[in-house]
Order: sequence, then C-alpha cells, then structure tokens
Amino acid sequence: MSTEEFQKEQEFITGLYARLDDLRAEAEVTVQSALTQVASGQQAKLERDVLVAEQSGLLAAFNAGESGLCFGRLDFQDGRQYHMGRIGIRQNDADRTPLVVDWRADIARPFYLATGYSPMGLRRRRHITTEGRTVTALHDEILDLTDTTRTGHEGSAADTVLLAALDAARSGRMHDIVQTIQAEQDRIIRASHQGVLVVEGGPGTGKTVVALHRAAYLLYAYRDLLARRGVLIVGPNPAFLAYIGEVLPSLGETGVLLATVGELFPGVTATGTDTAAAAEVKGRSAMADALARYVRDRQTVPDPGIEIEHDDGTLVLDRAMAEDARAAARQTGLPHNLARPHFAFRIIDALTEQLADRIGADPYGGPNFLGPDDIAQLGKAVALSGDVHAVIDTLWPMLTPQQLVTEFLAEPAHLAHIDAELIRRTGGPWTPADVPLLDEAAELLGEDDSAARAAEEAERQQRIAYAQGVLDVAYASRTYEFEDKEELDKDASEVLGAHDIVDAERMAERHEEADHRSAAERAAADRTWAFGHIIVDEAQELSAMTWRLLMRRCPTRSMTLVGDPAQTGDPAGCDSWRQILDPYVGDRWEHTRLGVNYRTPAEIMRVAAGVRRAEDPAFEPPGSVRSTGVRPRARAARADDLARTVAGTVADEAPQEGRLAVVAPAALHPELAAALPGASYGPTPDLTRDVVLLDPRQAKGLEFDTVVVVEPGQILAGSPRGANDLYVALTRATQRLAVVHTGALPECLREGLARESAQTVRPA
Ligand SMILES: Nc1ncnc2c1ncn2[C@@H]1O[C@H](COP(=O)(O)OP(=O)(O)OP(=O)(O)O)[C@@H](O)[C@H]1O
Repeated sequence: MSTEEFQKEQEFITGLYARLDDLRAEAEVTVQSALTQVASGQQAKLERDVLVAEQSGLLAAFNAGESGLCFGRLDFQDGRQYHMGRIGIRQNDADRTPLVVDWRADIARPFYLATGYSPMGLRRRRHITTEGRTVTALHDEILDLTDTTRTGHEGSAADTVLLAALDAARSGRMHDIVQTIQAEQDRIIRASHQGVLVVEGGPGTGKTVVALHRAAYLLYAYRDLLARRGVLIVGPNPAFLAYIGEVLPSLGETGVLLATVGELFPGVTATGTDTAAAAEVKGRSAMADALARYVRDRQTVPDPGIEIEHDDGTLVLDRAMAEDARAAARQTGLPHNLARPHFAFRIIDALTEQLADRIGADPYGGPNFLGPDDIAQLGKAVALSGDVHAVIDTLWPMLTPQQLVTEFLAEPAHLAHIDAELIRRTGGPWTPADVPLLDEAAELLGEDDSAARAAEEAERQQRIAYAQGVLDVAYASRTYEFEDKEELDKDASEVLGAHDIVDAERMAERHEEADHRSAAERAAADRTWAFGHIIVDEAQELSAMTWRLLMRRCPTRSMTLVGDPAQTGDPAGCDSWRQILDPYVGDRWEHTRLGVNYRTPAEIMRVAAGVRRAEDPAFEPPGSVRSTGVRPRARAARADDLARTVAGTVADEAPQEGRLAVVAPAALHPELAAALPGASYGPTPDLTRDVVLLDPRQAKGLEFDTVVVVEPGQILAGSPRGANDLYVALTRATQRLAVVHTGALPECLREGLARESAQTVRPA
C-alpha cells in the first residue's frame, strides 16, 4: 500500500476542509452582519432578506459537507483529474477552479457508470473513505487496461466500499449513498423531470434512497424551476419521515417539503385513526361523487315558498323563483361558494321585481309608475335586508370544507347503507383518510378570496410604483456615469443598465418572489400550491381519493412514484400502477424496476419469499447482494409466556452496535412493552433507540440490524392484506431475523427457519 498516495490525498482533503472553513466563516459573517443591519425602507429589507436566505442556504450546504465531503477521484485518460464531493467547492482563484465537483454534475457521471467494458474516458476511479477529516482508505479501480501504473490500492473497489456500507450498523436514520450509487440507480436518479416515472422494486432495492437522491439531483439540475415551485415528498407516516429526514440536508438540500397525506390540508392536524374498513370506504373514488352530490343537496329551494318581512311589505320567495336562481347559479359552473353570489343576485332581483310590481302597479292597468331610479332604490333596500340574507343563507349557505365534511360524516349520503354506517362519525379528531375528503370539499366549495385578491393587487401596484422609482433613479445616475465614457470609449455604450433589461413590473415581481419564505414553507401553508415535482414513497398504499389530492398539487404531472404492489398493506391502497395513473395520464408514464436487494441478506429473503409464494407460486424476490451465513430462527412460545419469550429473544439477538425492532400486531404491544423496558413504541416511536416496538404497518420502509417478528399467524390473519404485512415485517432486517410464535408456525414460514421449541428458551 502506497503511503505516498495516502499522504497526497490527506493533504488534498486537509486543504479542502480549510477552504470549506473559510467559505463557512464568510457566509456566517455575511448572515450575522445582514441580520444586525437595521434596514429602513422596503427595498433595503428585501435586499437584506434575499442575502440572508441565499447565505443561509449556502451555510446549510457547507455544514452538510462536514462529513464525507470528498469521497472519490476520477482520473481521465486525457490527464484531467477531478475529486468528487457531496457538494461542489471552488478554489479562491480568478477562474474559481473546482476543487471538488458536485456528485450531480455531468462530469461526475463516469464515477457511477463507467465499467472496464465502457470506461467513459476514465483511466482510474478512486474511492476515498474518510473519518472526519482523516483519510482512512483508498480503493482504486483500473478502467483502462493498457494503463500499467499501480498505486497499491487496486482491488474490487466498488464491491468493497458498497459491502462495507451495507454491513454497517444502522442508526435509526437513513444515510445518503453518494459514494456507492449503482448504475441502475444512477439512471433513475438522473432521469428527466418531465412526466410520471414509476420506480418499482422489491424490499430493500433502494427505492426510497434513490427517490431522495433524485430529489437532490432535480433540485440541482432544474434549480430555477424547482426552487421556486418546490418539491414535495410524501411518505407513509411521521416515523418514516423522521427516518429519511436527514438524507437531503446531508446533501445540502433543505428546501424540500416532507409530509404525510394527513398533513396536506393546511390548518388541519389529523390525529385520529379510522378502522381499516372505514379508511377503505373513505379512500374510494366514489366519495368524490358522493361529496359533489352532497354539496348540490345544500343548494335548496323552498316548498312552496317563504314569506319575508320587509319595510315595504311582505315578500314571497316561491319555489319557481328559487329554482330559476339556482339553475342560473349552477350554470356558471363555479364551485358552490363562488356561485353563491349569482344565486343571491338572482333572488334579490326577483324580489325587487316583485316589490316594484306591487308598489308601482297602476290600478287602471297602465304601465308601472316606477322609473329605473326608484327600482334601483328598492333593490338596494332588498339587498341590504337582513331577513332576505338569512333566507339566502338557508337556501345556499356559505360552507367551509371542515363544516361540509363534518356534516357529511355525521349523516353520510349517496353511499350504500353499509358503507355509510362504516364511516358515520359525530365529532372526534380528523383522521388521515379525512384529509383527501377535506381537499375534495375545498375544491367543490371554492374559496371566496375576492377581498384578499383585491388587497393583493393593490399591494402589487404599490410595489410596481416603487420599482419604477428605483429604475428612474438608476437611469438618472446612468446618464451622469456614462456620458463622458461614451466619448472616450465607444464600447461603454454597450454596458447595460438595470432599466435596459427589466421593467418596473418585472422588477416588482422579482422582489415579490424574494420577499417570501422558502418555497417549502409557503407550499406547506397553501392548499392550492402547485409543486414543481412530487415524489411519493410507498405509493402503493395511497387511496384513489389521495391520488386526486396529489394530482391537484401537481398540474404538470412531474412526479416520481416509488413502491411495490407486493407490499401493499392498506386495504384502500391500489393493486396496479395502471389503476392509479390511468385517470390522470392515460398510458403516458414510464415504468422502471430495481432488481437487487441491498438490505436483506439471502438467508432472510428465502424465508420472506415463502410468504409471497403461498399466494403466487411464480413469485421471484429481488436477488440479495449479500448473505451473512446466519440462519433466521423461529422460536415457539407457550401462550402464557409470549412476552417473556420475546424479551429473551431480544436479549439473545440484540446487536452490540445498531438497532433492533420487535414487529408485532398492535394488540400485543401493551403486554410486550411491559416486558421490554426501554423499548420505544406508540404512534411516533423514536427509531434511534436501541429497541423499538412496531406494528407491521409502522415498520413499512424502515430497516434495522435485527428484527424479531412476533405472532406471524396473527399478522397474516390481521387484515385482508395480511400476507403483504408479514412480508414487509420479515424484510426489515439487514443482519438477523427471529420469529416468535405461539401455536403452530404458519405453513408459509416452514422454509428457511431454524426452529426451536419453547423449552430451549433461557429466561429473560
Ligand atoms: N447504492 C447503494 N449504496 C449503499 N447502500 C444502498 C444502496 N442502495 C440501497 N442501499 C441501502 O439499502 C437499504 C434499502 O434501501 P431503501 O430503504 O431505499 O429500499 P426500498 O426499496 O425503499 O425498501 P422497502 O420497499 O423495503 O422499503 C438502505 O439502507 C439503503 O441505504
């Protein structure tokens, strides 16, 4: 092994971190001084805010670079050499020469794709492993077989580095994989942002981690578009979002909104839970139709009529008048609340006409005595009448989505009786399955935001006037500055001023954009926000109603959907991509597969595959990249001794380093938690604890060094998609798996497990 090579890389890394420190210090100073600056006037405040936002983003990226900043080097056949980094960093010279290139840059691609067969111009690829700021290992791959230079670090570099990453103890948080992205994953990460891309793959094939790196790549490659519109990542539950939450910040990207479906209706916190059957009914697309009809039910007419007391005599609003007004309002095609003024005006007009006919009638049959001004006066009085408005409110009430859905759930209509009974609820907290209903209701009702829009327009006009002032001043100073120069140097007239390239309106718009919070923050607070790109993880779990919500949030249909229909646990989930996508994009979507299991060793995968094969004999699991030589175990327990047996198994299996999960049906949790002091469990378990207790649905998407699956028979029988739940539970381990069961071991688990009887269990 060449110490000279080591030393050279160490010197480079030391210099690189020194540069990082300088950049970080510069950004910190800029942020601090901008924050302490007292900005007077709108313009100065805007400039300060832009500066702080820009420099804070840079700071986040620099902080992200602290660990594993540089992880590779590319030596090209033509002599060029580039170091690869988690973020790109340039030297402080006139040309701003790159010190490390960002892993997302085009020039970095051969690091992931080059092979001996297709070297992409590379001579050598080097993997650099560091701990903190110290180089701990170098692995070189020779890609140009005519190259005879050797460094002593050659070997099957890529495999060594990948296997070391896969074997490492888990921390309860997902890590980035920039050092070891595989070619099939790289192609997905860098696929065009346009259209819908479906990434399917069995457990552990890297779907989640690839989707996260794709978000980072898209933000890099289409920064202008996506930083403004934002990227939304949807995950199945808060624990999962916490698990993946550090990957993007570690890649220097902080402007992404991570959310569960339950968090996608601003102002509503979905803390309740539905039964699986109720969630399934709420998730059906038929709910959209039921809600639409329910809204129409709220547009009523009196039968036969209503008398309204008025200063100028009693008014009668009869059925025909109301029907006429309702038809006119519906004909506008506007949502309920926005169509309401049309209904109200028609009613007011009709009542005014009624009044005018009565008051101005010529007893001798001649024309009406009242002129247009008199009728206008009468109309005003009708329009201002509280009694008239009360009647309009009853017939066509203003409704909020929350009101509508609360009332719908209390008395569900337009559904089969059995479905209505399943979802009937009076009061209680909102549930995640209610959120798509609220969103649907909001669409059907529309928001009457005319007052807010008028205020916004007035503010915009003010900003334009202000920007015009700024441009005028800039123009005036230009004449002084350049007049003389033009005489001396004709080129000077080519110098562009702000006034040449931007008008007041554009300038005001730019400042408007700069003035606001980050796209992710704005998007989180705005139900109608249209994202630049949406990534959905565990996409197979989402209901038809949820897809309606998500498609509304992404009118451009720039989406990445990752999932595995074989792992669908939610009864409301979809069985096929076609079923999900057909209503929105027809067959215009791309499907791609990941076929290698990076997580689960072959020994465990053999057991898990048995569960799927019981349902589908032709089932083929993704091939495992590793095997550990450790056979998974099944332990029988006496029915009255289950918790103690589980605790004993946990004690036996707990890894020295890393994490262990007990995956058991939720009904067993209180009993098991009592026997597992220190285990984290509940709706949002802390995954960084040594031992966590989860139900199979909570385990979705997560991974642990060791997994103990409890009562597989109950998991199988627990839901119509019980086999999928058990498959998920069994495929969470990176190293070891144990199964604890009372009664007979389910038939589908007979293969691959070393079986122990209850007697061999040592006391916990
Ligand atoms: N190229 C890679 N280099 C290093 N680790 C990788 C690579 N690809 C995947 N992994 C690791 O494999 C594990 C499984 O990845 P991930 O969770 O993304 O799989 P998944 O397909 O989403 O699984 P599931 O469907 O079971 O949730 C993770 O620890 C991930 O970091």
